[in-house]
Amino acid sequence: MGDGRGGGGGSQRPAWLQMYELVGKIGEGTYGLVFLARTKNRKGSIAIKKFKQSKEGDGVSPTAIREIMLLREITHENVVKLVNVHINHADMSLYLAFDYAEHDLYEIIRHHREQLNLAINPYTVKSLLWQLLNGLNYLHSNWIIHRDLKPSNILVMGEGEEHGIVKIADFGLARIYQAPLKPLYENGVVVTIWYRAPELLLGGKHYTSAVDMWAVGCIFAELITLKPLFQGVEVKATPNPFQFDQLDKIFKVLGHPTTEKWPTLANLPHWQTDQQNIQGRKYENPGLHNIVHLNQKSPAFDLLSKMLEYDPKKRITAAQALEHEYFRMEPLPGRNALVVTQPGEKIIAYPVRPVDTNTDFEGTATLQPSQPPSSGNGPGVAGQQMSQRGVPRQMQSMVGMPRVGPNASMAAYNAASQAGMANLNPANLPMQRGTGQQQLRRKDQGMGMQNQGYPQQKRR
Ligand SMILES: Nc1ncnc2c1ncn2[C@@H]1O[C@H](COP(=O)(O)OP(=O)(O)OP(=O)(O)O)[C@@H](O)[C@H]1O
Repeated sequence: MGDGRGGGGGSQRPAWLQMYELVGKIGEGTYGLVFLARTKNRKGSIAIKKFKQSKEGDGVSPTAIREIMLLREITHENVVKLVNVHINHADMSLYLAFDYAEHDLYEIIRHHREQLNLAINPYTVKSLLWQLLNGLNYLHSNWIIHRDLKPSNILVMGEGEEHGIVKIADFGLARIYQAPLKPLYENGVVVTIWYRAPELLLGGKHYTSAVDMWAVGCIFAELITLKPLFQGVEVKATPNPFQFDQLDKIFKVLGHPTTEKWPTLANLPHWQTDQQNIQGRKYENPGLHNIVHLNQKSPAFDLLSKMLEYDPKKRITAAQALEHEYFRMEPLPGRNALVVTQPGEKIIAYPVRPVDTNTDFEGTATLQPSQPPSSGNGPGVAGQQMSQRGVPRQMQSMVGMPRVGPNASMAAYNAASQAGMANLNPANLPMQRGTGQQQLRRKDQGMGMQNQGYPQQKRR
């Protein structure tokens, strides 16, 4: 954690920040801005998330600091690493530095839908999903519920040793987001509710890790169809979780939930109070399989429907999902989700993140003129103007370049992800891809929970 005396920019930066050159802004979320910085030798990159404080806020609460310190202990190959933390006491802003990832599912899906007009290949879909579940299983095993899983915070590493590896971002931040951190409501930030579980939409207060599994189901469907599954009208950020339009979209696809199938439904506040809209309407059920165009008997459809189970108690868990038949049949998931698997298959060059090089930590001042594109593992930065979500961004300098990623073995991947497990035997793991040697690292010792409760992978 920084000493708290440094400013956000200039000479008063904390020591760790001085190791980096700020390149510019790469994103803006509900609670703050995300910046790209790179080490002075330009080899490594980090993403720095700056959270705003409300004017009336009296600083970052001890609870938030405790939460953040816990997040620093989280170490897993499929979870983005929090590498540093700094609180600037001058303006009570909070800086969190994470490993940088070049891609995210939002952009990957959008690239397929808008640029390629081509479905994501089944190997990539399966590998992305498996890794997402693997990271989520680790978080859930450590009692961390994400609560805001969506394609933009499921990151995928760009070229380099970790090419094509999924990293879950924004985990554990939900609790830090409470006052005094300031949501950017006034700035008109729009929040997506498309991945929000029905129990939350109906006002449930005691949510569980099942809310994340609902979001994974929505994301799985979107990876297949390239379209958000339940596209309710997005709302201006509001603390009220009840969104009728979103429920309406869900009921239209999955049919009306019933208290027979979901007994605790009757206890949910909005089920009780909004009888006219929520209980009263009749919904025809067009069937999920018609929307996602999957055979109802296929393992993929079976897994998807178990993720989109209305009753959170019956919804499949991440640990169970990892054991699902879908992951045991060809194509088997792999460590590099973006690698080509079939001879003759086209290598897809996903666009790199655009960087607004005119924005510094304060969000307004001008930085140095545009940066030259970097190479290797770093992001390609060509001084492009930032694009907003939903607005197609320009194809970047690296578009068209072939991707050559390590063709690492899945066994090594599993071992790396699950090192620390008793009786680990990569030979028992089913997913073998390629021949590349992967350095095994002890990855998930975080929070002193050395895989207690972490399921053993009983693989063929
Ligand atoms: N570690 C990272 N490396 C690279 N890009 C990142 C990283 N973390 C976040 N981003 C990107 O920064 C952008 C903003 O992220 P942020 O998490 O602030 O907002 P969001 O997820 O889009 O929305 P919200 O804050 O409402 O959840 C997104 O495009 C996200 O993919």
